[in-house]
Amino acid sequence: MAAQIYSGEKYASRRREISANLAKRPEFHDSKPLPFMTREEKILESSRKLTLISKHMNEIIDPSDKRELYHLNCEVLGIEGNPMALHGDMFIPALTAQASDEQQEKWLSRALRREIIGTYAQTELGHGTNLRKLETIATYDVDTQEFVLHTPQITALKWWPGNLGKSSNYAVVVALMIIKGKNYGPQTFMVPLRDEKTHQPLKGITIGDIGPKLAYNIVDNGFLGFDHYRIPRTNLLMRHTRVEPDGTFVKPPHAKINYSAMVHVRSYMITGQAIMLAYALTIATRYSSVRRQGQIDTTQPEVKVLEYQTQQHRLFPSIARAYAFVFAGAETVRLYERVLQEVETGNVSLMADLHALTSGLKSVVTHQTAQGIEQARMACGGHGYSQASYISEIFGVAVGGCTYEGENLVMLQQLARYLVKSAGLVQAGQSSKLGPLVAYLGAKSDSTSLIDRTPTPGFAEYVKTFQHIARKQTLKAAQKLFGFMEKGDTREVAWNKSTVELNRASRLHTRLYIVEAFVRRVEEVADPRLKEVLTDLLRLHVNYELLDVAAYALEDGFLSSSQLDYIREQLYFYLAKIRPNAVSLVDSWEFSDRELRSVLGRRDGNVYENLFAWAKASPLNKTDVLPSVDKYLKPLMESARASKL
Ligand SMILES: CCCCCCCCCC/C=C\CCC/C=C/C(=O)SCCNC(=O)CCNC(=O)[C@H](O)C(C)(C)COP(=O)(O)OP(=O)(O)OC[C@H]1O[C@@H](n2cnc3c(N)ncnc32)[C@H](O)[C@@H]1OP(=O)(O)O
Ligand SMILES: Cc1cc2nc3c(=O)[nH]c(=O)nc-3n(C[C@H](O)[C@H](O)[C@H](O)COP(=O)(O)OP(=O)(O)OC[C@H]3O[C@@H](n4cnc5c(N)ncnc54)[C@H](O)[C@@H]3O)c2cc1C
Repeated sequence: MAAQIYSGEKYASRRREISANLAKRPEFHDSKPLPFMTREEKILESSRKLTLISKHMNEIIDPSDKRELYHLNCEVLGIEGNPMALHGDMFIPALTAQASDEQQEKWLSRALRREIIGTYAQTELGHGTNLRKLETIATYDVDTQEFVLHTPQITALKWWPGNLGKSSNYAVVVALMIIKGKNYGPQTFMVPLRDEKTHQPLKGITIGDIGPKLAYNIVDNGFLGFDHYRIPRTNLLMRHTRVEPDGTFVKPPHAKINYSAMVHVRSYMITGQAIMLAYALTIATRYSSVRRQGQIDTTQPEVKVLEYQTQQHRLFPSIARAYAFVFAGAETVRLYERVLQEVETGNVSLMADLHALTSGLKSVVTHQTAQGIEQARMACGGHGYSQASYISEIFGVAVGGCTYEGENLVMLQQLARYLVKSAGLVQAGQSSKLGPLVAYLGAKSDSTSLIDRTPTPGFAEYVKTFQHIARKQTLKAAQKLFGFMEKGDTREVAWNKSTVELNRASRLHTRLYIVEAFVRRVEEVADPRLKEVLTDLLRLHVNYELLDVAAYALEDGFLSSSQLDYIREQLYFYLAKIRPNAVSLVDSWEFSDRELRSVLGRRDGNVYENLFAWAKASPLNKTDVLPSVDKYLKPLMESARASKL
């Protein structure tokens, strides 16, 4: 099953080898539990381990393999980030996609050797979503052939970029490019921030950390201001865009080609989110198979809480989602790598499809992942609330994904633009022009679903039902938009009046895509035993997801209430059928205890002993009487007693 999750036996077994290798190297392990460390201690500890990784990487992984590097990072550094997180996640991808060959020779090679540390500085105090209104400006000075970077007011300060505050000495900075008074929109520049020897900020640079956050606190998200800071013309990233010495602007083959580092993260983060969801579910499912509380049959002993239908309903649909997300994530990574290659040859035709797909997936997956992790925390009762479970940290890191790389409700609108265009083609009788991701919009719907009406062993009837719902909502929302415009609203005003409905269409389209990705993968499985278990999980998934959106199919009679009853019964049937495999389904992700960092979710299942040892190790328990008690509480009690006398 691990080979299914990790897209092949080769990587699944490499993960095992890497974990086994690390198990023998205590210097790579956390020196104490992360929740017992201050932020400063965590950053120091993470930097120590990062240095070890850099030194010994070649002995443990193939450094050219992104997945092996990711696994090494998960095991050693963990999810709370590290001082070079953005270096790998965005700085290198930005240089790879946007720097010319000559620039790559100069900077990418140094970045890959870790001679320099970089980040991606785009968001500002005043603007993150609306990139066209960024306020940092890069004005071209023809005489010196330099760009002058400047922060004209406080809202123009770069704010949020990861590892900007303290760790990075370079950044790919996004600024509005002004040449001879003309605004050429957001462009990307390679900018030195700190002296390479002393690490002191360079003259003209104001820089620092933005302070503690909900989670992800090993990362020094930072602020950055420029005071008429000059960089050479050749620091504009020039793979696709160019500015000649005389200030002539050479347009890229696609207007949004500079957004590639964001698309990179959106494509990869689907897998990252699936893994974090699977972390929380591994912890909660293992714990639920140890925790005994209450009885189902009063003549029998107390049961494991995993026997309760409510507990199964709380956890198993999310287990199915984690599998669905990892399968969909593998597809987005393949598409991203393909688009990257095609763009190299000048073919930008798939950029819009990739952007639409990843915008929708990013939004739905992060939202459902956060929901699933929070349910996993609650499934652990009181112990879920303790940082010993580590679920609160996993939640904090994962939920950041709802915001970064484009706020979810904004990114759903990006997909909606694509859907509305497609609906326009359908309306104009040009369905043959629809791309493969939206071809279903042009198909004719049956009048009713055949779920429970016809014996179909596969998933075709479910897929058709999801397609019907997504099609109906897309066409309806587009119609609403067109209707407002026909009545005289500008497109922008009409758009704003339709966005709740448009975003619903985007979610339904994305949920359909996730179901289809799951079906595609299960159909490929050759081993009959694995196929059976995955088919059960997929059955659970389609029934759960369909119930969640059933209102759309009930309102036009596509599904009847008796069909809904059937879907419910199927859901309950598959909850019970999956129960014996539940622990194996989470164990199949093969997370080591080091990687999970959860006292509650350890493989040995010795929950109570482990919790007690953890509590005893708490720094508060080093002494029996705390200084705060000596200083305040004792005098308080003493004076209360004295006043009573
Ligand atoms: C190896 C195994 C697993 C690995 C797992 C790894 C996990 C990694 C996890 C990393 C974890 C933590 C890192 C966190 C780092 C966070 C970083 C950041 O947050 S960086 C900042 C991100 N900021 C944003 O995302 C801003 C969001 N805003 C935008 O993207 C834009 O402003 C947008 C798209 C909302 C609007 O842009 P704009 O105003 O320029 O465009 P329009 O709306 O007018 O659209 C015009 C037209 O262009 C199309 N378009 C837009 N973007 C793109 C694109 N990227 N590609 C292609 N086309 C694009 C848009 O759809 C319109 O098309 P049209 O045909 O006209 O409809
Ligand atoms: C953990 C984390 C890491 C980050 N790392 C980086 C980084 O490395 N580099 C970097 O540059 N940035 C980074 N960011 C910033 C991040 O990309 C932005 O915060 C994000 O894109 C959202 O933008 P915003 O903050 O401007 O939100 P806003 O746009 O201000 O959102 C506020 C509200 O307004 C709504 N809204 C905004 N515009 C519209 C619209 N057009 N239509 C409808 N509703 C709208 C949103 O839906 C939301 O509800 C990070 C953020 C976080 C949380």
